[in-house]
Amino acid sequence: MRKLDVFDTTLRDGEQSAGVNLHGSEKLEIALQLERFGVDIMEAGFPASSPGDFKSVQEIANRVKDCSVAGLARATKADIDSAWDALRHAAFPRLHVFIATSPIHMEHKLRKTPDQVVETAVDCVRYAASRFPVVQWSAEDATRSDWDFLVRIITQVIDAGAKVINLPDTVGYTTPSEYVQMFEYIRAHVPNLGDVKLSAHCHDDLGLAVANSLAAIQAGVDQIEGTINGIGERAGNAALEEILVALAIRKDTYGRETRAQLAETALTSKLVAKLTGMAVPANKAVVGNNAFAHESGIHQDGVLKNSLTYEIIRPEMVGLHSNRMVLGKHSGRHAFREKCEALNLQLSDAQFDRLFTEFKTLTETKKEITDDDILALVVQSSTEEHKYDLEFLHVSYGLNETTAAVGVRGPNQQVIREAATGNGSVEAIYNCLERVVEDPIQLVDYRIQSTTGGGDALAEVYVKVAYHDRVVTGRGVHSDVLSASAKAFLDAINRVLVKERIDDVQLTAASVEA
Ligand SMILES: CC(=O)SCCNC(=O)CCNC(=O)[C@H](O)C(C)(C)COP(=O)(O)OP(=O)(O)OC[C@H]1O[C@@H](n2cnc3c(N)ncnc32)[C@H](O)[C@@H]1OP(=O)(O)O
Ligand SMILES: CC(C)C(=O)C(=O)O
Ligand SMILES: [Mg+2]
Repeated sequence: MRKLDVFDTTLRDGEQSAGVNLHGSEKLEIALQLERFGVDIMEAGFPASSPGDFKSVQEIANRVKDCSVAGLARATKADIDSAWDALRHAAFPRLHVFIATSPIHMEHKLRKTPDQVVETAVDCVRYAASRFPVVQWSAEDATRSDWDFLVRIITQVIDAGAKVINLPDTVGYTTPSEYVQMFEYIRAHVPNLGDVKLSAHCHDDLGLAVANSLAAIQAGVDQIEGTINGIGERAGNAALEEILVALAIRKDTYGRETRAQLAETALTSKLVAKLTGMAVPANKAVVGNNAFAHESGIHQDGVLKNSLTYEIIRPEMVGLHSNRMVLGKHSGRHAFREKCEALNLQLSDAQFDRLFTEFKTLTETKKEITDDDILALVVQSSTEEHKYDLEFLHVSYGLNETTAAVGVRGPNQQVIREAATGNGSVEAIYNCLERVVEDPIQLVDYRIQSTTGGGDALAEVYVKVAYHDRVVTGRGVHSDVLSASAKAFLDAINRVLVKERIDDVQLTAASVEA
């Protein structure tokens, strides 16, 4: 079967999602999981965009050994130099340099003539190819570009040294048949394609990102780009896990193989959801909480008689093992270890001990612990720098006024106690927390979802807050929804504080260098 390269851009295009702000250690954690997931190339960031991004691309390039690490650059020598400085020690460094080719972008954004765009692209690719072993060139807004202009510029950047040509549907405008025709046109008219790889990169503005990506695969592209959970600029990118599972389930149609370890899918998705604070909708294909739930009688009857009646994807394929052994209050370390192994969790002894303790605590409030619960605990217990941690919470509900009292362990390990009222329980809690951190916080968005069905399911709360001139997301998980709400709020605040500390260190370093 012909191989398809998987290019993950969760850490670059995915991080461009409004409100998402990952710090270096979170990016590294995701990068290491993407390596286990088996992507061929991960785009770790845009080194020239900020000192923080430069540092995290550099860290990822130094740590990831089993796949190529790419950095994005505009068509400028300064951006390319910055990417080379960040990536030079990567096992397989790749530069991803782009310039827009559509009339609207060239005229109004770049303010360049088509000839100037060709000249800039060629100069930059030639310059980049003198450093990087692999240069990928992207025609931004390719799907709204003139196809003959694409043929002309692609021919010249290939002559200048580009090894991969990516034709993105930057604004999610194309349709499956049109995207296929565009790739066919390029293949038929670019004379020097040779063994240069063609790549597709789709956005979801019309809800077509995955369909367009699969169409491009049928049109024979060599590389597919996307993000975990489909996060990204505006409506997001193509969801990689959906594309990969479609390729596996419909081998008959697509006939392509990848290196992806699909059994890592659920964990990768949960990690990205947790660290970005972007909740996965329950009905989302492959990784939504309801993706394997059968609700109605006729479906349940069919599944009981033969699961293939209504289940085209086996949960095991994406790392959700069906519960042959029920874990609960009376389970011991052996059963728990077996479950962790079945879920493909690679845990050190210390991580296993911590997870087992958290599991036991959870069994005090929840009768049956599901795979999803364990995965939620895994991503919850990964290393985090916390300034504020919830110690206790009391809520006294009243019809027009609710009172909350919270205890939060602060930066100096002292427990700060505050009480406040509000129109509802969540508002009362958030008013307390605002007092704890002694700064105004504005709640921009608040969402609850449960990790699994059932009355004792874990609650996952996602919030978006404005704090210290930043808008950030936070996530909290607990068997009680109000505790999850408080944890989500504190998670968002911790993210701002960690980011500010990193920025401060960078500013100090910059002033020392200056
Ligand atoms: C389709 C995509 O996803 S592209 C990637 C988008 N990602 C991002 O933009 C995230 C990171 N971006 C940033 O941090 C900032 O935009 C920076 C650091 C890159 C640039 O910041 P600034 O120098 O302040 O410029 P600003 O963002 O306001 O404008 C972009 C400039 O880059 C130019 N530009 C845009 N694309 C390209 C390109 N591919 N090659 C060369 N120049 C480009 C624009 O024309 C504009 O130039 P101008 O200042 O001469 O008008
Ligand atoms: C940088 C490019 C490839 C991009 O993300 C897009 O065009 O959507
Ligand atoms: Mg994009």
